[in-house]
Amino acid sequence: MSEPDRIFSQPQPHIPDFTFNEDVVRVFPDMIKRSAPGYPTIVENIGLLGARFAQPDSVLYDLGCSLGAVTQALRRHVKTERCRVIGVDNSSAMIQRCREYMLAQDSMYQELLPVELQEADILELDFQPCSLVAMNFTLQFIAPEQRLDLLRRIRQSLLPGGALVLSEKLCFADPEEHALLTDLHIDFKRANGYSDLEIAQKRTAIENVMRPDTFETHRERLLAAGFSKVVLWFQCLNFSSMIALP
Ligand SMILES: C[S@@+](CC[C@H](N)C(=O)[O-])C[C@H]1O[C@@H](n2cnc3c(N)ncnc32)[C@H](O)[C@@H]1O
Ligand SMILES: O=C(O)C(=O)C[C@]1(C(=O)O)C=C[C@@H](O)C=C1
Repeated sequence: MSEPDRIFSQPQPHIPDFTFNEDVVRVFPDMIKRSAPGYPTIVENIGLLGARFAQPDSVLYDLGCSLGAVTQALRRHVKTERCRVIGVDNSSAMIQRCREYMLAQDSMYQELLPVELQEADILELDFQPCSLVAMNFTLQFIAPEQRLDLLRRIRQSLLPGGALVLSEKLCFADPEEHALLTDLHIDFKRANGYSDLEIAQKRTAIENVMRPDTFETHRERLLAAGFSKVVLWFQCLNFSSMIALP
């Protein structure tokens, strides 16, 4: 089970860039629930979206699967024939622990979709024909100049009638809106037991590796990648999730 996240609780003279290493893996379920407003609702609903968009004989991708929260939701909710889930992450610590979580899920439930986990860079994947692609807070960690090409390749692999579900932390062009939602996100973290020191040190660790876009930037880029429609189906403070249709 997950330990409480105390990674940034002590003052650190030098704060290295955030990585998804073993220390983060140990606390990740606690960290993401206390840091990302709406995360449990988004994960559960991606299961329902999977059930709606899944097509027989196709793949459902969970890109940047971490410990497989979305993969587990898809395996539970999708009943479509001969579908399988492929979870991909380039952190070996994440994938190792994810394998253990999948075995635990297999022992608790029957009739789950088959799953395959790959330790790989999503920028180097050869995508198979797929009916659902979930990227739950992963694109924000991809270098901005590589995002369009990745989305193009996903678009080209999606079957007609499929969907991409893209969840992202947002920034906002309007400075007042940006400041308000950023402050409310800090309130959310504080209410979840993070100290001001933890919040400040996490921000320093993450600012060079996680670069959020505005919703407008996401929308324009998804359209440029060949998607025909972008629907914002969830937003809680500065955390959002979109459905992009081929
Ligand atoms: C915020 S976490 C995703 C959370 C997860 N999707 C969930 O719903 O619990 C981002 C994940 O993306 C992975 N990641 C970042 N860049 C990647 C890349 N180029 N290829 C594969 N995985 C990547 C990280 O290792 C990390 O596990
Ligand atoms: O924006 C922040 O402060 C966050 O902590 C966000 C965020 C994310 O959106 O992925 C960053 C890293 C952790 O994986 C959990 C949450």
